[in-house]
Amino acid sequence: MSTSTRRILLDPTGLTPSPLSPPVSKSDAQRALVLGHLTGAWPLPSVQAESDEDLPADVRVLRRGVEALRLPPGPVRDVDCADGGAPFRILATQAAVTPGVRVRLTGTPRLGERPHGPLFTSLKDALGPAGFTLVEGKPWPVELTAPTDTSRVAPVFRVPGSQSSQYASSLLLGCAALYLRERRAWSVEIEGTLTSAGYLELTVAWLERFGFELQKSAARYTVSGYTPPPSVPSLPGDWSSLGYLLLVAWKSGGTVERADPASAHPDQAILRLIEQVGLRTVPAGQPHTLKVTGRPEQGLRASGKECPDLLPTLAALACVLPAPSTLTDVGILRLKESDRLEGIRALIAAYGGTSDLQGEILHLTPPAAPPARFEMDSQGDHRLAMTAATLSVLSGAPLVLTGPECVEKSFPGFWRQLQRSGARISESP
Ligand SMILES: O=C(O)C1=C[C@@H](OP(=O)(O)O)[C@@H](O)[C@H](O)C1
Ligand SMILES: C=C(OP(=O)(O)O)C(=O)O
Repeated sequence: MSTSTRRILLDPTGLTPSPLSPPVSKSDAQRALVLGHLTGAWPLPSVQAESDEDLPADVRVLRRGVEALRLPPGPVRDVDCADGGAPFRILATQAAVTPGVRVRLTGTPRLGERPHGPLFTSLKDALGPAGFTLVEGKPWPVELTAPTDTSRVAPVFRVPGSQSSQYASSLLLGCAALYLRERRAWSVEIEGTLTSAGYLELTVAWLERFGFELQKSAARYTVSGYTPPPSVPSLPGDWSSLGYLLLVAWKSGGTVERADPASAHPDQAILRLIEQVGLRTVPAGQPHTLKVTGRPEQGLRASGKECPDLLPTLAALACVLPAPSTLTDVGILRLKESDRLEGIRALIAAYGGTSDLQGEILHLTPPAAPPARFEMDSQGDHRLAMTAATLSVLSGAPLVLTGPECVEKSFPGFWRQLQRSGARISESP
């Protein structure tokens, strides 16, 4: 069950063509905030330029965490990471490499349940000999004490690649901090196959934009140089959020702004996947503005290794396609803000479709006709809430959704964008 009991009714009839706009990308903004902090670009102009009501909650969490780390030396600093996996993991490493600080991190029960052990072990193995300590509550708080001098430990973090790419991304951002302080190369060594690899590449892209030099060999990423860039990079719109909006725009005949093709975000894969089913994305006049046309001709196939956060959105699309679809490498979805694999299956069932899980492969079969209406509990998971709403728009079937507020995490303006496209939203008893 969602922790929220608020219920809304989404009536998707009466859509009108409107321009739709995603928020800033939380994954990009988190990386840019850390690098702005490390390189002297603080406050980060491109985050300051966003309106506060549209700023994803996870970006606010990361910003608060960095502000706590920037305070003059003193007592232990408390940072509430709420539901943010990437903010929590990124801040844990940044705390560990900020000389002499003591930080107490807390979060939601669900965040406490998600796997963090490999990151903690990696930090302890590398920095423990210099005096780093990390004490876990049950699960909160997580209290970290950073060493004052790391210059004599071996400059390498070792971490498994399974479960989350965020461990490696967090450690690589830690390498940037350590490089700047010690002027010696620091590395992350990834053991085994890396999941969600595109997000580590996103981290690399941001390090390079901020002027860091990186060396990559096999599974070793090394930060080995830094030259200040000519200007502070700006932030793109969020491709995960664009996934929902492109599908809504297809139905409403509207357009979608801020679709920056230069973004390194893995969820830009939505463009290829939309084309794969037979739809077309076409430029809509203004720069970085698209519309979606055509009729779907077939099912889709997508992998959780490439674009884990798109799989819920794609499951919604799969429900209105003329043939079955396949999602592969779906196990990672169990480790997100909810058990998203179960959430996707619950949504498909609520909509009248069927899903069949064979190991890491989920086969989805749409129903012969949409239901008269359907119900869903977001489980407090922003992507399940936005996916259910997208399916309502795609199918024309009204939705009763429990727990709509969780969209704040990545897309606070989501419900306003849906209203813009003509969907009606009311409280439901
Ligand atoms: O690094 C990041 O910003 C993210 C990495 C991915 O997580 P995993 O690497 O845990 O799959 C993704 O699902 C998450 O939304 C954001
Ligand atoms: C999994 C997600 O985020 P995080 O891991 O940062 O909580 C997400 O936004 O889908």
